[in-house]
Amino acid sequence: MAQAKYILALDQGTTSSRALLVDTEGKICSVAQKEFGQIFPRSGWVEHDPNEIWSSQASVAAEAMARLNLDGGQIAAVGITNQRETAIVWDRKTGEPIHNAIVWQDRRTSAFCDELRAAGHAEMIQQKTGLVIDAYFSATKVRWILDNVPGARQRAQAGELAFGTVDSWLIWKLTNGRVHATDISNASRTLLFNIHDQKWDDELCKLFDVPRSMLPEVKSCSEVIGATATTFPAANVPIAGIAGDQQAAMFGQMCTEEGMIKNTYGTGCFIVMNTGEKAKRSKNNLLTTVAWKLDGKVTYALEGSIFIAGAVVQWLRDGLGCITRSEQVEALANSVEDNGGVYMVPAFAGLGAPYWDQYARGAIFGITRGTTDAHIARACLESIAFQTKDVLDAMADDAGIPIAELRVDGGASVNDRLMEFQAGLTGVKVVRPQTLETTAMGAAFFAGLAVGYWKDLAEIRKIWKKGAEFESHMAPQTRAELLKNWHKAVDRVRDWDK
Ligand SMILES: Nc1ncnc2c1ncn2[C@@H]1O[C@H](COP(=O)(O)OP(=O)(O)O)[C@@H](O)[C@H]1O
Ligand SMILES: O=P(O)(O)OC[C@H](O)CO
Repeated sequence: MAQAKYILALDQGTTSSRALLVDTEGKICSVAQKEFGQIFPRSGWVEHDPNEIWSSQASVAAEAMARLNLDGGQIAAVGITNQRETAIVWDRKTGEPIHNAIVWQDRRTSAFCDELRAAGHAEMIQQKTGLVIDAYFSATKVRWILDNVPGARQRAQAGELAFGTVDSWLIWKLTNGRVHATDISNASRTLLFNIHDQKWDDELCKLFDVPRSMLPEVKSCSEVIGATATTFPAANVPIAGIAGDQQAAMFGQMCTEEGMIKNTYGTGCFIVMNTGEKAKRSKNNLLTTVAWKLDGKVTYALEGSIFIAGAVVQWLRDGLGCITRSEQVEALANSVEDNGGVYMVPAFAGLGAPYWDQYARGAIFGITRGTTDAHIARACLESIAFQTKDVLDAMADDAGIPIAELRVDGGASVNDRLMEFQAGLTGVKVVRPQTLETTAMGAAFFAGLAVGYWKDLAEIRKIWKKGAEFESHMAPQTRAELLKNWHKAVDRVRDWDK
């Protein structure tokens, strides 16, 4: 039999499914990617077809393997990383979903979240889960499915239905229904999981009306949880790593020491700080979350989740039509000297950290007769850096120490001017690694460690390599002026849609 040579990383994101093959040196030897459908049944609602999530993920895995002409025998392990919070409910017998996946961006349960807050549950929920009450997390989405699909609640109570985040769904499909599991980093995003005693919580299950019997078994991020039982993409390969995509990116960035921070500039921005073995509570509306569990030890993190970041570029392209390809935003924004007094708050889906305002909506301020599409493009890009700055300030305050370095990745981090502006605005050194595939690398590392493909963390640390570094060159007065105007703009959009 051929020797196992690669780790297969499955990266199931919000807009596409990707599969990567990684070798022992950490080199990405093959990549395949497929976009899948975004379903918007009503304003503020976002769904995915779970069967399309699976078929796109399985087909890119097969494609990545076919490119190197591999069979399952040459895959040492599979690592899974995924869009988090997105909720799927399926029938245990048939394996068929009873509703589309309700995506993390979906706001349909906002009113119920208001009720929970008004009833005074916020403190207990934050204390147990580290999270705030928001439609973003899984629990209210599961409750909505059980309340709105005819007969679902009775079937759930009878033990006929299973709930899972996207990792669980993929594991279920890969193992042909043999394993119903998730990992602790994904569990910590559901609002149903106590991050301190590391168990599903009965009081929370009752509050959200989610029967305990629906929930998956919670595993660590790096252990063999089963083997693939489907021939597509390959049978009998150990599934050995699972982590939510932001936690995986943090591991892929090797933010393994307390105080280290990464920011992933994708559709949204997710800024996560390693807080070590302590579940640190935020005074500034950041989330306390599980980074990973490795070798029996839990590492915690503080997270600032920004819902709209690189998505502003997609909006310029698809909504306004002022560019045709994302990368054109750079030339357009750089064609003007500055933002010309234009500020854009991209609260398309409310505002996440540190504001948590589900009723905020997007707006552009400061438009004059001299404003062009270039100023608007520039304001859109700057909004990504402003939102990040707000979260970093909150994080520095929570940590009680100034932040020295920000490791960056994700699609929008290729934009040098944006990274320069980010460094200028924050005064923090921005460091971009050579490989931006940190999410998939994190999943590969977790899987590889579990099967001895890599010996230990020390071996993996050698794989991460710095690519570029951006220092602050912004005058303090310019910074203060920009931030003053940005915060004035944010104040104006608060509660807009209430
Ligand atoms: N040159 C660029 N400047 C700024 N943003 C960009 C650029 N190129 C791509 N993007 C943005 O990066 C995002 C894609 O990043 P990616 O990490 O693949 O996102 P996700 O994993 O959330 O789907 C898109 O929102 C896109 O608009
Ligand atoms: O799929 P991404 O990369 O946009 O990440 C989504 C996050 O996990 C949502 O919490």
